[in-house]
Formats: sequence, structure tokens, C-alpha cells
Amino acid sequence: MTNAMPQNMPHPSLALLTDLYQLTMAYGYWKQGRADQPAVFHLFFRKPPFQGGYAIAAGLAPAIDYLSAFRFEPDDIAYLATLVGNDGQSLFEPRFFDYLAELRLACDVDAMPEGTVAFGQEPLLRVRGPILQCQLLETALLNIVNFQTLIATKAARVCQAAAGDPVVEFGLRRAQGIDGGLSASRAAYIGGCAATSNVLAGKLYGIPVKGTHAHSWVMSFDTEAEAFASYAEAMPNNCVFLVDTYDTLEGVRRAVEIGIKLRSEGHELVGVRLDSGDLAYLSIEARKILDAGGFSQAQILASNDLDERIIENLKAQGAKISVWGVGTKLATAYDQPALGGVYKLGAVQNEEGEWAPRLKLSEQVVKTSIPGILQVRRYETTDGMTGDMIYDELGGVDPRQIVVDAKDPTRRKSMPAPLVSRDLLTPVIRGGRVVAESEPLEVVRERARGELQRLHPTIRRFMNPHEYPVGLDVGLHECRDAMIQAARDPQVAATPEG
Ligand SMILES: Nc1ncnc2c1ncn2[C@@H]1O[C@H](COP(=O)(O)OP(=O)(O)OP(=O)(O)O)[C@@H](O)[C@H]1O
Ligand SMILES: O=P(O)(O)OC[C@H]1O[C@H](OP(=O)(O)OP(=O)(O)O)[C@H](O)[C@@H]1O
Ligand SMILES: O=C(O)c1cccnc1
Repeated sequence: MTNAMPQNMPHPSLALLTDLYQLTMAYGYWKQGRADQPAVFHLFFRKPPFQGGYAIAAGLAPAIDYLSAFRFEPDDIAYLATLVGNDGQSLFEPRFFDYLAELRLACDVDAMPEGTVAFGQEPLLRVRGPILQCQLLETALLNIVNFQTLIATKAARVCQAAAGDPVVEFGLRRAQGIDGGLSASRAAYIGGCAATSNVLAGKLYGIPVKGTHAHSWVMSFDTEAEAFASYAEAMPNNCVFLVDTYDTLEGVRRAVEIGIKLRSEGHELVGVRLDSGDLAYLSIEARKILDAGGFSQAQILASNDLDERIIENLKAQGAKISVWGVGTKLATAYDQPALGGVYKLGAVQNEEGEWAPRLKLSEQVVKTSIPGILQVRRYETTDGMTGDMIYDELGGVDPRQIVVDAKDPTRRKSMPAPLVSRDLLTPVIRGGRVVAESEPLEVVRERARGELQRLHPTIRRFMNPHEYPVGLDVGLHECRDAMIQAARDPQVAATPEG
């Protein structure tokens, strides 16, 4: 449960949290004497999730925890020694276990800081080092970064729909297991949620926690009035009454009665929660009752299968909801349960010490990989973000300063000076040692908020968003194009015209 661990604490190694094929390849590299051949891999997704225009990078801190703790412990090795092939013999030879026992990560990792707005094809993370080591990290890095990026993005969308109203994440009960629940709470906070109902996430990550009460509280009393009065007596400083157990608007009237009593005792009604029915109509009527009763400051919290589209729609209907409780559809990324992030080899170093870019072909242009040691350069003006360029650090940025769409090379855009630009992948680990300062979650959350503000609203909209310009540096594009030609038809590529 790396994701569940607080930062800056020793973690158990999760070296076996991987697909077996990473270990079969590692074994192969070791047998061939290629274990230490330098290589570079990139972790990226191809399309932003939810048919949206952007993603929020998340999961880096838990990924760093995983990398820092990475080693094969004696009991891991003992387990690996039990694995056999189809002849019943051990999969790995004993000397490989000695190698694994001694293995310490020596990789360099560069990454987009968490909370950075990210787009398709851009590396969120780059791992460079001995090929065996880079390969071993693939599965866990994808597991951590894919999920947290997905949920942070979903949360950003939900918060965008809430337009400044606080969103409380209520997802734990329907999240995908224990770690799914904890890491969803963490990522949802990065994406902009104001609080979580998840108390352990509050303790581990310092996220504000909030809670009302359930229908069971009301049902356990003979009457709703008794239930509210008893709750107010027990917890006068946290009274949000769930008003829909029997008749919602009657429930609001009852909340007002108890609110008056609370006030006479020096406390204030925090609000009511609506959890069923027509949330637009009920919130408008509830607002009238609360205002008429002298509780214009009381909040109306709504929950019940909410997501960004329902919230947007409720806002358009004039709903008087001031706080949004969002659970299942946020913590499970209900409409897109996985981000298709991948981890691809970009280059290997040959025996002469030269880097050789590597390419994976595909029938789909978007799935043909991008070779090189990649970096992402973001261009901005005072108005906001204007475009991103993926370039190869070996070749540097071509002086033509043109980006070419990786999916459609006829689409090009020039990125002339004097735009402000910055490289998004920054050093996180060098030679296996963490070099980046750990960031408070508040800082990460604020970064996401700030970056989203600098993104044009047309790119943020839910329906058919405008595509943010991301392209390959023209030099990288030409190199990739030549590699594609050569891989498809070596003979054509070998001719002078080819
Ligand atoms: N005015 C509205 N416009 C659009 N969607 C709404 C509106 N009011 C509620 N919804 C949403 O419609 C769905 C209605 O849920 P559902 O059919 O389960 O009814 P319910 O009133 O919640 O009943 P239950 O008592 O079973 O909870 C929820 O996703 C809710 O958020
Ligand atoms: O709807 P979500 O976005 O997931 O938010 C969390 C839900 O969890 C609680 O319901 P409960 O578990 O009692 O189930 P319910 O859906 O029957 O109300 C709460 O009343 C919310 O409705
Ligand atoms: O505090 C609440 O109201 C809450 C918590 C979890 C799930 N649903 C509601």
C-alpha cells in the first residue's frame, strides 16, 4: 500500500508489485550481460480522459516513495525461487537471485510536478538508467500514476462544474478497495476537492475531513425531530441535518426549528443535506425555508450520484446548492475507469556510448511511439498557456521553432520567441537518490488550480473541447518520420530520395 503511506516515512519495498514479464525480461537482460545498458523510458497517456481536453498529473509523490523503497527483500527472493517454467524447473537461476538481492536503483527520474496540466503524448515521467532497472519499474509506476492522474482529472472537472462551490469527496465506500479509496481521496484533493469524508486519508495526507450523518441516524429514532434534536445535543458545532429520510421539505422545516434552539444555546446551524429527489427544485424550496427562518447563511449540501455533468446541469437549473458531496462517480472515475497511460522505450545507448532512438510502429499513427530522450516545453504568454512542444534533449529544439502534430503532420504551429517557455520534466531522482523536495499537498493543489486558470476555457469545456496545441519539435518529427519510413520499408529508406 505505498499510496497509503504518509510521505517521508520508511515504506516496505513493493518490488514484487509487478507483472511477471518484467522479471522475465530482467532475467533475459542479465543473462545476456545487458543489465546495465543505459536506456530511457517515457510514461505518457495518449488522450486526456473523459473525452476532455486536459489531465492533471498526479501520483508522483507515491511513485517516489515506491522508488525509494525499491529492493528485493529475502522473502521476495524466496518467493521468486518457487516459480517454475513449463518443465517444472525454476524460472530463474540462483545467481540471478544474488543479483536481485544486491540490486539498488541507480536510475535518473525526471517528472512533471504533481498538479501540472498535461496533455496526450507528453511524458509525465521519464526514467533513464540501466535497462533492467527501468524495465522493472514499468508496472508499478503505471499503476500509481495512471490512477491518481485519472482521479485528479475527474476531481478537477467536478470542481470546474461546481464553479467555486466546495466539493467534498465521499467516495470511500464505493472506491476500488482500500488503496483505491485512499489514493482517490489524495488525488481528488489535488484536483480541487475541498475535503474528504475519508478519515484515514485526512490523517495520512493532511486533507481536511468533513462529515454529516446518515439516514440510519434518523431511522434509529421514532421521529425525525427527535433525531435532529439528539444530534444537535451531541454535536452542536457540526450540525448538517440530512433532511430527506421522510419528506425533504418537512425535514428542512424541522432543521430550522432545531436551528433556532441551537442559536439560543450559542451555536449555529451549519446546514442541511439533500440526498434524493429533484435536487434543483428541493434546493430552491429549501433555500426559501432556510432564509425565511433566519438561516440565510446555512448551507445546502447535495449528494446522490453526482458528477460534473449533473452539477453543471443543476447549476443551469438555478439550483441553490452551496456544497457538493460527490462519491462513487468521482472515486471510481465511473465513466472512464482507467487512464490508458503507457511506458515506452525511447532510446538505448550502444557500446560506443551513443544514444540510439528506438521506435515502435503501429497501424494507428497515434500509437507509433516517439523516439528519443524526450522533454516537454510549455509556451506561455501573459494570457495563458499557448502550446507544448515535445523535443528530444539529444538534438535540442530545432531553430525553426515549429511543432508538428504527432497524429497529423500537416498540422503545424510555430512557437516564435519571445514567448515565455519552461521545461516540464524536472529532476526528481538522480542515480537512485531523491533530489526533489517533497511538496505539501496544498502546494500541488494550488499548482493545479493555477494551471487550469491559465488554460483557455474552450479547452476546459466538457463538450467537444478545443484541442490544446501539442506537437513534436520539427527536428524530432523529421527524425521520427525517417525512422518510420526505414522501419516500414528499409529499401525505400536506403535510397537517396527515401
Ligand atoms: N434536477 C435535476 N436535474 C438533473 N439530475 C438530477 C436532478 N435532481 C437529481 N438529479 C440526479 O438524478 C439522479 C436521480 O437518482 P435516482 O433515480 O436514484 O432518484 P433518487 O431521487 O435519488 O431516488 P432514491 O430515493 O432511490 O435515492 C441522481 O444522479 C441525481 O443526482
Ligand atoms: O452518491 P455518491 O456520489 O456515491 O455519494 C455518497 C453517497 O453515499 C451515501 O449514500 P448510501 O451509501 O447510504 O447509499 P444511497 O445511494 O442509497 O443513499 C450518501 O448518502 C451519498 O448518497
Ligand atoms: O458525511 C456525509 O454526509 C457522507 C459521507 C460519506 C458518504 N456519504 C455521505
